[in-house]
Amino acid sequence: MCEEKQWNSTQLRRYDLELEQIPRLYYTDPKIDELISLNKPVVITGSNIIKTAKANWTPEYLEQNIGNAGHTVMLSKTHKFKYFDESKVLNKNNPHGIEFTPPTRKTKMKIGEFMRKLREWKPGNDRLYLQQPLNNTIGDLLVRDFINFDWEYINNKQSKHNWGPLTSNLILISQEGNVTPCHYDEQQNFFGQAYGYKRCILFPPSDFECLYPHPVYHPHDRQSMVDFDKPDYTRFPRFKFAKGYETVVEPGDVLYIPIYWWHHIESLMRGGPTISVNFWYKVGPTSLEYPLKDHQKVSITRNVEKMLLEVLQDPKEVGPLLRSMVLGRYT
Ligand SMILES: C[C@@H](CC(=O)O)C(=O)C(=O)O
Ligand SMILES: [Zn+2]
Repeated sequence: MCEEKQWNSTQLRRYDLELEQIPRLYYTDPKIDELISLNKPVVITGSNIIKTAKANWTPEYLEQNIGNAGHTVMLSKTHKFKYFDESKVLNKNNPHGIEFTPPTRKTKMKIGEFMRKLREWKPGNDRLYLQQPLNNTIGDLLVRDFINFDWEYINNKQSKHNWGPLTSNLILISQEGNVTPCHYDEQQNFFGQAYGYKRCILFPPSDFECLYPHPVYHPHDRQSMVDFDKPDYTRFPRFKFAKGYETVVEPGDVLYIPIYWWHHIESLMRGGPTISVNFWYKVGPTSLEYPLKDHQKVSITRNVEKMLLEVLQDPKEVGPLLRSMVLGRYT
């Protein structure tokens, strides 16, 4: 029986992209392990992985039970919440950082204030995105829900696929229409959707040349330089060759976002607030088998950039040196 879809395509932002569907598989399907072992995305449906979050985590419940501490809230003047690494920004404590105007502001907000600002939001106000690591500030009922996730299923996947340790779980409460622009993480990710709908667009690590990540030293390291709302095809001509995959995750779904896969995640427009909880795992022990996997090559490019910056000191010297090494010799 196919359930009535709870959203429509007018709630999705429009991009100049060709997108295939990410497979949605019932949690007992053995093809899930096949895809995870190939570092390919898959939506796991019908599981109990985050059953208690799907059952309980409404905005009202979280307002009552997430805990009374100040939670981390990002503020943005636009719908985009492009992540940046504060440790790479020039400031009095970080003379080696670079001049950078952050596109978002991080603040601490109690849940009551956050929810009030969400309810009273008007165009022109800063947009809000609560992004709080699950830690000891979280209320007892949420801890109980978290303990009652299907850890047998989760831990089985972690060990079967040789993932490293679980490093953190982030609780995400997003305003409708918010976008986390395209980026990759250096961790395996089980992305659980508890409330509302999020559209996820993913690209494989092999699309590195089409997505133009900022240089490693930049605060926007790992983030694509391409503005999906208004792509600059002069600066980023290969963006038109990016081959993306998409899905709209619904309450109870868990999307496997493989390590080094690019992902752009948006809360549907006019869909109300959304609530997600992710599971980030360090990469496990990996042997270098040839041919190397695409994500291993991305990891190598990062090490080359870091080493060259270490030696050259001045980022402006990295490009010319690489060009002199490659042009006419390796091209
Ligand atoms: C925070 C999340 C994006 C989002 O849900 O807005 C993400 O990038 C991740 O879980 O790796
Ligand atoms: Zn991410």
